[in-house]
Amino acid sequence: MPKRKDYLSWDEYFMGVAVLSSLRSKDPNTQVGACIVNTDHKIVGVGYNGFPIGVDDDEIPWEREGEWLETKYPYVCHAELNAILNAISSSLKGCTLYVGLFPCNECAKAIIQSGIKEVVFLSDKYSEADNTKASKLMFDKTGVAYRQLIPQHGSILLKLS
Ligand SMILES: O=c1ccn([C@H]2C[C@H](O)[C@@H](COP(=O)(O)O)O2)c(=O)[nH]1
Ligand SMILES: [Zn+2]
Repeated sequence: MPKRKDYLSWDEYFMGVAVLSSLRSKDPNTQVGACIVNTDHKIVGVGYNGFPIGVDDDEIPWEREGEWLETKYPYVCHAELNAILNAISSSLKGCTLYVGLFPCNECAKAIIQSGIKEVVFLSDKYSEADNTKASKLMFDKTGVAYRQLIPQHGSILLKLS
């Protein structure tokens, strides 16, 4: 029998894991998932955007606007940071991060400091925001490569039963 031709590429597989992880997010507006992969193509960390452990999802609002302290922004832990903190490996040197949304400047700092060398992203919907511009500046200055994934498969069907 000939081998399957329609199998997922590494990029689509790891981005698929990131997107699957994003489905755990309770953010009603933007769900972000992240997947960190080492140079042996092994997944070493995953995460999604959510409130910190112990911060009650039902007590903090997912608002975008209003008094800062009454929005989600001061509390939500970003997908990339969660993936880094969840990593099973003590060193992420040389790893690649797959993420659904281009990282903000705070995540960019954590990515750089952890030794991740490449960022593969899907959406750059906040490309005009200053924090995204700051991320790109820091990545450029520190040699972290970044590229947008244009997937071959627009959707991946997961049958759970
Ligand atoms: O680098 C990033 C930037 C943002 N996020 C999360 C944080 C929030 O939960 C959403 C963004 O919400 P908007 O309503 O689109 O402002 O995305 C992240 O995980 N990583
Ligand atoms: Zn971030």
